[in-house]
Amino acid sequence: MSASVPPGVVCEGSHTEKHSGGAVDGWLAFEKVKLYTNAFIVEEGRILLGYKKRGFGKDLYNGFGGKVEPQETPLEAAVREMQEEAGITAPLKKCGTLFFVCEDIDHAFHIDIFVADEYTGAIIETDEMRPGWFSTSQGAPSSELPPIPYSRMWADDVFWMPMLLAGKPFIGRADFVQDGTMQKWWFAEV
Ligand SMILES: Nc1[nH]c(=O)nc2c1ncn2[C@H]1C[C@H](O)[C@@H](COP(=O)(O)OP(=O)(O)OP(=O)(O)O)O1
Repeated sequence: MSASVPPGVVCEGSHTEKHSGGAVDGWLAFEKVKLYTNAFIVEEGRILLGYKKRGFGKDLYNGFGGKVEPQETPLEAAVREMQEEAGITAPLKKCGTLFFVCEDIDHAFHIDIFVADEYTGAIIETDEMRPGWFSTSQGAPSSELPPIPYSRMWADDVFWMPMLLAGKPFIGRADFVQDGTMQKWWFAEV
């Protein structure tokens, strides 16, 4: 169904709402929007995440990404950030678009999410990220890898990561207050 989507979220086709909630009625206002990327390797029942050692989202696990520079496409930025932060090159494909507003940050985040099922090069730890593999089959006792550490990730990730893992394109928005609490969210399959 194509009912209305939250402000800042762009959806050209139809969508099916999957998750929404929050303690407040309205969405936070925003003026400027900056473009970011976030990229994941998913292969053979495992996903590559990075422990963020510094900057925005420090001490959380996430994909590899950052700002899109003025001369770049989001795909070019995603490939560059994956090389800079994990040392690898991957044939990334876009799988989702997210929009985040944080009360204490002067711009909203438009984040294109990318995924690849292969990569070349050797995964390395960098100044910004400590990469590690996690099992994508939650609760599978046979896996030697730890499960995806949702309690140590951004609070929105648990809503859209299952769509990424299932190969379903997604959109969504989440608003965060100053202490980092997610106060309102909405996610859909497209
Ligand atoms: N709520 C959220 N959930 C999530 O999963 N990822 C988020 C998020 N809010 C931001 N991100 C991601 C997007 C991006 O990959 C990363 C922010 O990028 P960076 O910390 O690298 O930004 P910088 O301003 O340092 O950019 P660069 O200097 O270009 O690396 O955090």
